[in-house]
Formats: sequence, structure tokens, C-alpha cells
Amino acid sequence: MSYVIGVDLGTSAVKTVLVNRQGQVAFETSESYPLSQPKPGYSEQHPEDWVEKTLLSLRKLLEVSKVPASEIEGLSFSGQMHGLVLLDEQHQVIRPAILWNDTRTTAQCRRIEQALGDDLLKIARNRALEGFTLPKILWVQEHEPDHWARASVFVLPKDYVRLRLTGDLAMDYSDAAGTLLLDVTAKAWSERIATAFELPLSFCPRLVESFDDVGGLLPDIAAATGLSEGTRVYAGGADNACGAMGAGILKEGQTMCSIGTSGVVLSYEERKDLDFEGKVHFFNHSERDAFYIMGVTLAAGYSLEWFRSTFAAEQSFETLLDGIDTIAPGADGLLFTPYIVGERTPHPDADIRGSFIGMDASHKLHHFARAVLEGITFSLRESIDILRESGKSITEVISIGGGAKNETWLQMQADIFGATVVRLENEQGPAMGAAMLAAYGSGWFESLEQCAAAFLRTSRSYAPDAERTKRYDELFAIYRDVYTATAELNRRLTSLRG
Ligand SMILES: Nc1ncnc2c1ncn2[C@@H]1O[C@H](COP(=O)(O)OP(=O)(O)O)[C@@H](O)[C@H]1O
Ligand SMILES: O=C(CO)[C@@H](O)[C@H](O)COP(=O)(O)O
Repeated sequence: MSYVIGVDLGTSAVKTVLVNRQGQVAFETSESYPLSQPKPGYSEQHPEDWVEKTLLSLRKLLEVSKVPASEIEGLSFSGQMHGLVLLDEQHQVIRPAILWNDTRTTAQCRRIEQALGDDLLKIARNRALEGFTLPKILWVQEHEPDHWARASVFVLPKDYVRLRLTGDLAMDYSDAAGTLLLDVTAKAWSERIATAFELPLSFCPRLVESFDDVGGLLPDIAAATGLSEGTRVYAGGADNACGAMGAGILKEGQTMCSIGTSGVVLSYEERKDLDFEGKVHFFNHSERDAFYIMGVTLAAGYSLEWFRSTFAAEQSFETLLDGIDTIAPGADGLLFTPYIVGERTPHPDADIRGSFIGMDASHKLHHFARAVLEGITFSLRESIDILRESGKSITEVISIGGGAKNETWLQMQADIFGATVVRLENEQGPAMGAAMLAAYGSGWFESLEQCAAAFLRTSRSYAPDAERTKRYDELFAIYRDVYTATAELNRRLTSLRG
């Protein structure tokens, strides 16, 4: 038998999957790590936690599966995007990583816009948003001169873990696209952008394709995990690119919805010269010379996790959501907006915060839980609408991530999106995309599409119900008004936040 491993470095946990040549998952493990929010709007993690938990997860994968290390041909990564890991000349970490959902960088975004004007959208193909990496780099430049003086190079989360596993420093195009330093269509670091902020190009690591072989495992890593030094490591990709691959989004006309900590609606995009005016993110895919567009809800699964841990900490997601299907669409007049850490699509606004509108004395915990799911899904519908407005026909959506675990939520996605929602058999999200990169890199298939055809099988489809879709369309019109109606109120509350 031969196997590959996919490692998904998520925001809440690292997940590893062991996959055979038929795409069957022989074993999986997951190890969580903390997220620290030292101030409102801040979101950080310790890169050492990622490394430690990745090694632990790999060791368990080998111990429990009992698969001989010699049968594992390749390993690759998927990683949470945009997070800034600053390294000194010896490749030591300088400060905790500043993550994708950290919104401290509004001033730096305005500085980028002023310095680059129209060039930003022309070159980086994306707007200056707080979550992206360049604003984080500028924040450290401005606020932490001692740290900045030591900074020699930057990497993204999975690149740091790969560096520690192999000793190789590199970044793949799909992740580099989320830094705002890449000329996305030319696939090269942008000198124009780097020099505008006095960054030498040596501050940016070597660029590679997601499926490139970047070496073997270091001897001490092989010893610590039980893996063989002979297992080849392939660079890996951004979690959304890998999630898309793991959902089979490899040609025009395919769309996925991923509900993890964040929420993403993503479509394969052939029209690389079309100007999306920054309304959606435009990134390199993990397949060679391919692209995708996507909209992001900052707190999708995170809104549900926040609600559960704050108001029903003793309950699992399953218990909390059990019975919400007995409540009618609209949660008896209760509406939630998931802006609990600010928002990205369609409102790039770090100051906006969430709301429950329409609370009534008759509402119980289940009404709130249903309203939270509906609010998250309405937010994703805003991205679906932007993709449709760009000319895409979206009639089928592959749903992945934690949000695809609940049947009621899957049906709700179909009803709110007005599209058939498809769940995959043995859905593994971005971890499967990472395993596919390792399988393709190892030469098991001639193309990633061929690999997807062999690995991925659909499990169940959820068709939209015409009556519920109509009801949700009415509610969606109200949902859309909540942003405008609460934006100014939230701005006035900003100074009260801790
Ligand atoms: N059984 C479940 N039912 C509904 N939602 C769930 C369930 N389990 C997890 N989730 C949601 O999925 C989120 C985690 O998704 P995951 O894809 O594992 O996240 P990430 O990759 O960001 O770490 C949780 O925060 C929660 O909102
Ligand atoms: O910021 C983005 C994409 O632009 C996020 O999607 C991150 O990539 C984190 O993803 P999850 O941990 O939610 O999977």
C-alpha cells in the first residue's frame, strides 16, 4: 500500500489525514491550539504551538494507524492564510503571529491605498484589507521598531511549519496572493509595492508552486514523528485553495461554500483579466496558472462557536443545534448579523459589530441558535450574489468545513442560496486538498483534476425548497438593511470597547 498525508493548519486546530491511492482516509487526527486576543481586534497565535501540535498530530497518525513509515510517499500542507510570521536572520520567530482575523491595521490599509492608488488593484488584484499581510508588516514597522529592526524575512503560517519540518524557506503562489505583495497575474513579488514601503525583495521568500517538491523531512523531525526521512514534502497551499481542490473546484462553473472559523464562497475563475473592482478577493489557485474569486465572512463558524461557548458552554454543537429544525425559517422574527470581529465581504469594515434584532420574550436558546446559523448563511449569500453579479451562474454549491456537518444547516444553505447544496462523502476540507497536492506531487496522477476524479465522491444533495427560499429572500432584504442601520451606532460604541 502507499499513502500520502495532508496537514491542514487551521485557526482552531491542526488536522492531519492519511490517504491511500483511492482517496480513502485511512486515519485522521486533530490537535487544537489557543487563539489569543490581547486587545479587541487583535488575534495572535504562537508559531511554536503550530509546530508542536503538528508533530504531535503526525506522531499519533502513525502510531494509531500502524501504517509503516516507508509506505508514506508524500506530505503536503494547507494553511490559514495571511498570518504574519516575522523571522530574524537565523529564522527565529520575532513575535507572535498576527492572524488573518486581526483587525488592528485600518490606518496601515489607508496608507497602502494612498501610496499605491490604482496600482494596488492592478498588481495585487485585491483591496487593502486589515486581514491581509502587508498591513500587518507595516503595523510592526510603525509600532514595534525593536522587532522590526530584527526582521529579515516573513512567511505565512504553514510556511513556518514547513520550514521547521524540512529546513526549506519558501512560499507558494496561492498563499503569496493573500499578502498584497504579489503581482498576482505575473506570479512574481512586486517591486513597485515592496519599494513603496522600503521593503527589500529579500524580505519575501522564494516562490514555489503548491505541488513543488521542497525536500525531505529533517532527521530530528522524522525521529520525533515516526515518519521516514524519505517521505517527500510538497509546498502546499492556502487553505481556501486547498479547500477548493478538496471540493473538486478545478474548472469554470464550480463553486464551494466553506464554513470554518471564517466563511468563504469561492468560484473557479478563468477570466483573469476581468476587473472585479476589489469587491471579491482574486487569488492564485494551487493548480498551475489557475485563479479563483471569493467573498469572506470573517466570523462564520466563529460566530456559532462564540455563541455556544458564551451562552451554552456545557453543550456540544450537536446538542445546541438539535431541534432547531422545529423552528420555522426566520427564527420567529429573530435576526442575527455575524459581525462580531468586524466584516470583510461585502462590508470591509473593522468597526462594525454584530446584532440580534427582534428579540422577543418568547424566544428560547434554540431560536437564538437558529438565528445565528441563518445570519451566518445570509452573510455568505451576500458573497453568492456578488459572484452572480459578476456573471457566474451558481446553481450548485459544494459545502465543506465544520458547517457541512449539520443536516439542517446544509438544507438552510440550499434554501438561502437558492442553489443545490452538495455534501461530499468523507468530507475533509482543506486537508484533502493538501493530500491531493502530495498525491499529484508524488506522481500518482497526471493532473489535479484526475486526482479529484479519483479521490472525491458526493454523498448527498440538498435541493432548495421554493417556499422556504421565497421566505428567506424576504428576510434577506431585512438582513441587508441591518448593516446600514447599525454602522453609525457601532462607530459610536467603538470607544467603549475594552
Ligand atoms: N457538528 C457541528 N455542527 C455545526 N457546526 C459545527 C459542528 N462542528 C463544528 N462546527 C462549526 O465549524 C467550525 C470549525 O470548523 P473547521 O472547519 O474545523 O475550522 P477551522 O479550519 O477554521 O479551524 C466551528 O467553529 C463550528 O462553528
Ligand atoms: O482570511 C481568510 C481568507 O482570506 C480565512 O479563510 C483564513 O484563511 C482562515 O480560514 P479558516 O481557519 O476559517 O479555515
